[in-house]
Amino acid sequence: MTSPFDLSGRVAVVTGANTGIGQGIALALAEAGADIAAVGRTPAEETVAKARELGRRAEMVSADLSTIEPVARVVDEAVEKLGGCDILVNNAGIIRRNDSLDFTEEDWDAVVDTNMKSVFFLCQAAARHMVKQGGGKIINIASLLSFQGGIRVPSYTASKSGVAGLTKILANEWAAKGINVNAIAPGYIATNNTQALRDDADRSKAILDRIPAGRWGDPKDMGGAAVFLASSASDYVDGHVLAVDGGWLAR
Ligand SMILES: NC(=O)C1=CN([C@@H]2O[C@H](COP(=O)(O)OP(=O)(O)OC[C@H]3O[C@@H](n4cnc5c(N)ncnc54)[C@H](O)[C@@H]3O)[C@@H](O)[C@H]2O)C=CC1
Ligand SMILES: O=C(O)C(=O)C[C@H](O)C(=O)CO
Repeated sequence: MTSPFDLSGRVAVVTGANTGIGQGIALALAEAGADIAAVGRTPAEETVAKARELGRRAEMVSADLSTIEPVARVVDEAVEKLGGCDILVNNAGIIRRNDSLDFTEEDWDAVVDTNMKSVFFLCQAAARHMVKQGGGKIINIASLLSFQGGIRVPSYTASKSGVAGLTKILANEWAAKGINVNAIAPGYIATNNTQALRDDADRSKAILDRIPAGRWGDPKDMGGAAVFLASSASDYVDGHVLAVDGGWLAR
């Protein structure tokens, strides 16, 4: 009997797949059987090579998602190169840290455009394809700051709260079309995104002290949730924001 977590024959489009959480998720999906379109402004050679070592088809799709200009092409190129778009993981994202009193319009626009505007329009482009093929799975990468305020990251918090809201409205609109839209809210994960926090001894200790699991997360920790939300095991899960945070929100 085939496992409900089996992704064989599905094509997963993963943005920001060259590093960090995007790479961790792309490789977990590949291990579960999916072929991978690794999307990003930075070439994802390592991710593509590792997915191929696992026996999957994997291709790079070059795109700078700070504007919505490339989103339709991203989905078209994935379909052209790999024959479909069954799973979309909206992972690419940035952060800018500054006090709200000093925050600039550029710091606002850069983060909100990449983390929220491009996410919406990529969901739209993928869903247009998924409607034609009879369904699909969309996973947006949210954050603990989809639920909490955070410190000195106003545009990031706004964007990630927006991602949680978008996940719910799109799930609401598209569930009847066979498209599940859900989100993963990673906790504090050791990647480039959090390097500045880990370089600050006081902040790093404060963060670690409130993680019940007693460690920073690893990109690989996101793999199980991603496979679940990409697979038929989650067919009745819609509009959910799943925290994978070592217990942070429970404290
Ligand atoms: N590290 C953490 O603790 C957490 C991270 N996240 C989110 O996870 C996602 C991945 O971040 P990390 O792996 O942590 O950091 P990272 O900095 O290693 O990865 C970010 C990825 O996004 C890509 N990217 C950024 N701007 C882009 C653009 N304009 N066009 C195309 N690709 C672009 C980068 O190339 C990279 O692949 C982000 O959305 C981030 O907000 C969410 C919660 C916690
Ligand atoms: O609070 C910060 O500063 C962060 O870097 C937040 C993390 O990126 C994050 O999203 C935690 O879930």
